[in-house]
Amino acid sequence: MAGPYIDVVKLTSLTSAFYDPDVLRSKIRLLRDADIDVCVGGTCAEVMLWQKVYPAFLAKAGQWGFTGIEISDGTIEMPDAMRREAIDRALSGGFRVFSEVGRKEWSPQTGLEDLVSDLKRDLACGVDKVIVEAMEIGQSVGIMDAEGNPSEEGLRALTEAAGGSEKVIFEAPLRHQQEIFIDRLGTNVNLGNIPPMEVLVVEATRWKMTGIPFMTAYSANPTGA
Ligand SMILES: O=C(O)[C@H](CS(=O)(=O)O)OP(=O)(O)O
Repeated sequence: MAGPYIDVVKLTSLTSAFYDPDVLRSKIRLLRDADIDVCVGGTCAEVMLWQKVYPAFLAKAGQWGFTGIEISDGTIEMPDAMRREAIDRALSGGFRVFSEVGRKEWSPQTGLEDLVSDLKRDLACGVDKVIVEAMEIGQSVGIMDAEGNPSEEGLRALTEAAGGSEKVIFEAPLRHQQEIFIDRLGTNVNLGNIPPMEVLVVEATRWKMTGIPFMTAYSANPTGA
């Protein structure tokens, strides 16, 4: 039902390893039939790199029908050369490659300057889009403060570094922060970590904040309903 409003579904973290195979296959098929990319969680790729089985993992992900790979260093240290190679291999394997900047725990490495230079490095490596880490909690991580408000300086610096917001996906699981991103960066800003049940709410928020009368939304509804 929410398909027209979704570009990519991430089977988060390591969860795809624990699906019943038939369920995983049919879920991926359903998403692909709706023209939605399906991506493996970044933590999963981190584990595969750490265990030195990354090439086999890419092959398997392709066989399952995943179309996206996320390269992150949320839980492991990843030298630049290793990151570049991981991105290159995924690109050569025909995947859409998303990278993620920011760590899953507070550390000096989550400073804004590091996020900006990591974003620039990854875009130069040819990733499709760079995800800004906010996890599923959305608070006290990356550019989010303890209440889940993104820093204005962070928004500005990251979008400037990316030449606009088109190449950036801001993880924004909380409603008030979704509104802030839409207000500051426009209706079509890429938002990530939207729980499946919230997709239509986010779409309605995008419309609400453009000020377009909802009757227009009913007429333009791409589902034809
Ligand atoms: O980085 C993410 O957004 C996700 C979910 S969380 O950080 O575990 O809340 O992790 P990922 O491993 O990229 O799916």
